[in-house]
Amino acid sequence: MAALVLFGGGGDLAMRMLLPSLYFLEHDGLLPDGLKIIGAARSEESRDEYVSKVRASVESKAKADDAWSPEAWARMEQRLDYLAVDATSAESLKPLKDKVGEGECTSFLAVSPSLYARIVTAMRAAGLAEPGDRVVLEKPVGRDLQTFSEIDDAVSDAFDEHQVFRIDHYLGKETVQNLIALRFGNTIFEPLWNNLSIDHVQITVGETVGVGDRWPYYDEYGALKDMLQNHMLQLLCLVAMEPPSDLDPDSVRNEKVKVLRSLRRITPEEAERVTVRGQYVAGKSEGEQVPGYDDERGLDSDTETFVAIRADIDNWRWAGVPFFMRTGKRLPEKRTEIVIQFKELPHSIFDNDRGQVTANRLVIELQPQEDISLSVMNKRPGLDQRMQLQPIRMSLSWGQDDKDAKPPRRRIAYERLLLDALNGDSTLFVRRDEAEQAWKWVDEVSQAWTDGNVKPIEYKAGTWGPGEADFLLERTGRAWNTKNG
Ligand SMILES: NC(=O)C1=CN([C@@H]2O[C@H](COP(=O)(O)OP(=O)(O)OC[C@H]3O[C@@H](n4cnc5c(N)ncnc54)[C@H](OP(=O)(O)O)[C@@H]3O)[C@@H](O)[C@H]2O)C=CC1
Ligand SMILES: O=C1O[C@H](COP(=O)(O)O)[C@@H](O)[C@H](O)[C@H]1O
Repeated sequence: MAALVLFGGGGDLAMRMLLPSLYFLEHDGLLPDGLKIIGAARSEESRDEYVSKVRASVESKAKADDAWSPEAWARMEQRLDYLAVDATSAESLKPLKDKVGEGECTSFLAVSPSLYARIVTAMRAAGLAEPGDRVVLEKPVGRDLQTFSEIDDAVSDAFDEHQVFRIDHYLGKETVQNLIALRFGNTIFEPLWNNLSIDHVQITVGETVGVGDRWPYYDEYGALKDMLQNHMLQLLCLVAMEPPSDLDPDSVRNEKVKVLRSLRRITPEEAERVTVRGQYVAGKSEGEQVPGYDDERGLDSDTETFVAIRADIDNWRWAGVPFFMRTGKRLPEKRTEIVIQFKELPHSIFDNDRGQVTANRLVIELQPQEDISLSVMNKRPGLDQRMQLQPIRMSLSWGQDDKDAKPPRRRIAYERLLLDALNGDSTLFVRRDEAEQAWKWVDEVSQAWTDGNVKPIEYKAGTWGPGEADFLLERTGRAWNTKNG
């Protein structure tokens, strides 16, 4: 019988994301038969206590999504177990190995990354890193290439690469996978997907939340390492990669690594021109007055809560096509999108008084809505003597045929990822060399900031970051996409 061990099974990630995801999979009949789910953390508590904590968390989430089923919960409850362990000690893990038994074991490390190296070493000694076993690692693995490598060396002493599943939860988002379908399941986009037709690409991950009491973690990372090193570079890779020969995990990941290797280095001389660091100060967010980052932190800090970067990919397909990325806390909207901006018409046959002709734009929206839309120019209906033009937005989203149908439940990204990890499919997980390349590029940016003494520029909470982020595009004759295109 197979087992899924959740180290840190009582923590925030497990209770808010992992266990509800497992419930939803159970609800939909997707969990493998006989799979045991074992929470493992140091707190001394009984199985019953653990199960009732899990139920409280799962039930409220499932009810909010109209997916609570006592039968599904009864099946999930049967699978659940708990054991108090110190996961860094092989001795302490032996009873866990007995509970797991001889079946395949997938261990999810939902604990502080500072424990990863010690935990995998203890797992190996306790027999929890056998050839059929797997380990799932949450981000952030390390703070830079060196610390990443130190942790990952310990991981690779215990597990072969095909047994290691490094999570980037953005890869579990439905629209991110849909991007793969859009690019490689259609013939019409690929001939245009290059520097002949595309002017530039924008990737925005805007959040309205502040850092709040997460600052002890955040202050060590900042927006560059918390968001850009992983989620945003993964999105960039999926937009920019060459078509893989198949959907085999290594075929996809080989292509992503090639993109990361082609990213132009950002030197200290370039840093001020192609990057913007920002930090929010007090302002209004979603109608409420909110404190600045330094006020939350209680001390002055040089950590950026906003970053905007122009990245260039030095290969044949993308030569001359800048990729602009921006992310930040306390921005005006929770909005995650990828914008593919096509080039202007080479020559317009329409005078300006017929309506402004705007270049085509493909917007892949991940949050708050999931949607893919293409803006195209269209004739305004009517009998005007002089034909008038207008841009229209064509939605390419799934499930839109029947407008009255209830949209499918929006899945938690971890549902897809947990299922794939249990099935041993690592396509949507990050391979070691991908993470290394991403760290290498980001480390250089970070070093360039240090060498060039580039400090965060203040921006008011509730705004789109420092004005310099707008200037990053404006000086190239471009502008960030706004909500309504
Ligand atoms: N929370 C979130 O939304 C997200 C979290 N993450 C990552 O997930 C990981 C966990 O985060 P989060 O859930 O927030 O953290 P928490 O602090 O809420 O939970 C950590 C868990 O680890 C357990 N733990 C600590 N030491 C040990 C040990 N030696 N042996 C066994 N269990 C131990 C703790 O329980 P006890 O004290 O009982 O041992 C607790 O259950 C981190 O890597 C974080 O960066 C990533 C993305 C989002
Ligand atoms: O990994 C992280 O992601 C969240 C944003 O995730 P999303 O799915 O809500 O877009 C971010 O808030 C957090 O700082 C970061 O660690």
